[in-house]
Amino acid sequence: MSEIKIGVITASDRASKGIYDDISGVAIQDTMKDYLKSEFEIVYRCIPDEQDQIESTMKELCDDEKCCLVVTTGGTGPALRDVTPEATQNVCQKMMPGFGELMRQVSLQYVPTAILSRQTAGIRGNSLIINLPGKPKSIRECLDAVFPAVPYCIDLIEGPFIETDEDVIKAFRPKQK
Ligand SMILES: Nc1ncnc2c1ncn2[C@@H]1O[C@H](COP(=O)(O)OP(=O)(O)OP(=O)(O)O)[C@@H](O)[C@H]1O
Ligand SMILES: Nc1nc2c(c(=O)[nH]1)N[C@H]1C(S)=C(S)[C@@H](COP(=O)(O)O)O[C@H]1N2
Repeated sequence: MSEIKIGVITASDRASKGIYDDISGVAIQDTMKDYLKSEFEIVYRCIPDEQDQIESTMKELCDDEKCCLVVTTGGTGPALRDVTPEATQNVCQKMMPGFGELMRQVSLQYVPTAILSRQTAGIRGNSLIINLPGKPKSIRECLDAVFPAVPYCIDLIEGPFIETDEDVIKAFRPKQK
């Protein structure tokens, strides 16, 4: 079993019912395979936009599965059933607003509707949770922007040491004194 576990949660009513294939959840997994040199294991869940279920799945992946990173897709917009940021806020002890700020800023290069995403990030215990929008193409657009800071964030919350493939994405770790 790998020491590094990464959780992927797709919050989508239609993907969870099988009305469409979950392209975004698969895109997160493919992006992790591209980025990481370290061995890792994916723990994947595809669930409806139900806040209780999103919260319990986040807790399961952080507390029981011990994922150091949980990446969600979907449910970040203004629609009535979009509740992923609320679920994230409810399960996290600390919010990390810089992630959402940067992802929205970068996303504006691609779509004027980037401001409609309330995507955020936070810390639950030794896990970092990051929200991404539902659109498949947003996955790489957002992760390319924030991932350089992810390995050091996981160091700081006493998670495993994550090595990236520097030809694909370069992790930034401030030099130790
Ligand atoms: N997980 C996904 N896999 C593939 N396509 C997706 C996914 N999530 C969203 N999309 C696409 O992006 C479009 C806009 O996303 P939207 O936020 O409306 O979907 P959603 O919230 O996942 O859907 P639902 O209303 O079923 O929960 C969708 O109509 C769909 O074409
Ligand atoms: N990078 C990026 N961010 C994006 C988008 C996108 O296509 N690319 N779509 C936007 C749109 S159209 C919406 S409605 C919001 C919320 O999407 P969600 O409800 O599927 O999470 O994300 C926004 N952020």
